[in-house]
Amino acid sequence: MPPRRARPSETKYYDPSDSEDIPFAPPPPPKKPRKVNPDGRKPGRRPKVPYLDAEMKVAIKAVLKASELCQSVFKALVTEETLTKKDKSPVTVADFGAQAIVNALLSSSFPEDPIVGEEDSKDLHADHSMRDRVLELVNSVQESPMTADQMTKFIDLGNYAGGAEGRFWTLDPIDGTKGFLRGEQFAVCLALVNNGKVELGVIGCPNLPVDLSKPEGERGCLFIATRGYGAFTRSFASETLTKIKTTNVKNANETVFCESVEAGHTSQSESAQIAQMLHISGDSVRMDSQCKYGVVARGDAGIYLRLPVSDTYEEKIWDHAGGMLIVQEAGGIVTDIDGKPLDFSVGRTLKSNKGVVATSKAIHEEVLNAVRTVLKRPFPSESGGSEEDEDEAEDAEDAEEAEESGSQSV
Ligand SMILES: Nc1ncnc2c1ncn2[C@@H]1O[C@H](COP(=O)(O)O)[C@@H](O)[C@H]1OP(=O)(O)O
Ligand SMILES: [Mg+2]
Repeated sequence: MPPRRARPSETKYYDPSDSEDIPFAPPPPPKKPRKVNPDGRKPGRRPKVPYLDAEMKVAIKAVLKASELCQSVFKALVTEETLTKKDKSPVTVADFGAQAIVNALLSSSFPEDPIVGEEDSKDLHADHSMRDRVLELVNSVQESPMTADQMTKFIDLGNYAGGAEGRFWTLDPIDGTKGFLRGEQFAVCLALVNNGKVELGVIGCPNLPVDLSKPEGERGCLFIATRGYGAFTRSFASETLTKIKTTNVKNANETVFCESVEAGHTSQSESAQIAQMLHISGDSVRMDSQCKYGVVARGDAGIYLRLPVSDTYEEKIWDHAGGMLIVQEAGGIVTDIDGKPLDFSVGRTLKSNKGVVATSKAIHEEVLNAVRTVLKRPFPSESGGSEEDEDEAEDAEDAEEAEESGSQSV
């Protein structure tokens, strides 16, 4: 039945002075005009268009090609014999080859950008048979072949000193050489730093299972992040990007931690004490290379600890730049063992920092306090400093923006 229409005598005409029975809602105050930029975004926010899109595409292509080269070196050169003889030549060949490929691609797309790379070609000048093996491999994955001279020049583009000004790339052609030789985890790691801040990170992990719970399943993962726009993963085989987030556990004992396989790269005895203090019962996940940052970023583990084993070792920027950004953009926090942000503005090493504590956001303070206790580092009140400095606040704001900005296509 249609609703009954009010008869004229029933219709109430509203006069505010007339009766208290009739509810009167004052009109809302006029809205303040929202400040927006011409393209509609709030002031201070980055445009919701792909940021560093061209750089990201080139970085992905370079990392995939270099990963392909490393995989073919492994198949062709890593044998029982090289392993028993502890022959490092396969890794040398792959290291140089991967750096030549990445630098060639970067310099053709961004000729003005300097590169901080791990390798230089000195050793190749002294060993022509090694140089020719590298050249053959490089040309097997290159569209247009290069000469030996061109290849060594591309490798040496990686000798930039880094620093606080301007933009530069930083490259680790094979991070985790020991893992590479064992047929386990290694990574090709590329990042773009601008005025001391990491803006883009792309890490290729050829041996990392797409799903860690299915170690026999598909392998080969890329991790990609641009500052302020979130972190993503995709498999080597498919271009579909999936947004990744760190774990949302509230307590450290609800997650696992990962660390280096090599006891010479991190203090495994101290990490065991920290795990005990945090009531983490399971074994640590030991894995080589920046794959550890990827595993934390996608929530497989909640914690990555890198605890100094030597007073003099300075971490290298190419060992952390991409991974740090990927974890931050996935919602995590990355500091050194004193809670300081990693400082990429001081040259080729992280000389202002000691070690790394990378975790999901909610548990960072808990983990850091355990690290400080076990390693006997000063707590902020003792050192007089504040844990949250300006940089960290800015990074947190960027991560929030990433949360809002949703996905990005490549
Ligand atoms: N004493 C050390 N402390 C921390 N990291 C180190 C140390 N010596 C070498 N490394 C670096 O650790 C990285 C591998 O880390 P992981 O153990 O996580 O796979 C390599 O880049 C390696 O550098 P290098 O390539 O110069 O040997
Ligand atoms: Mg490395």
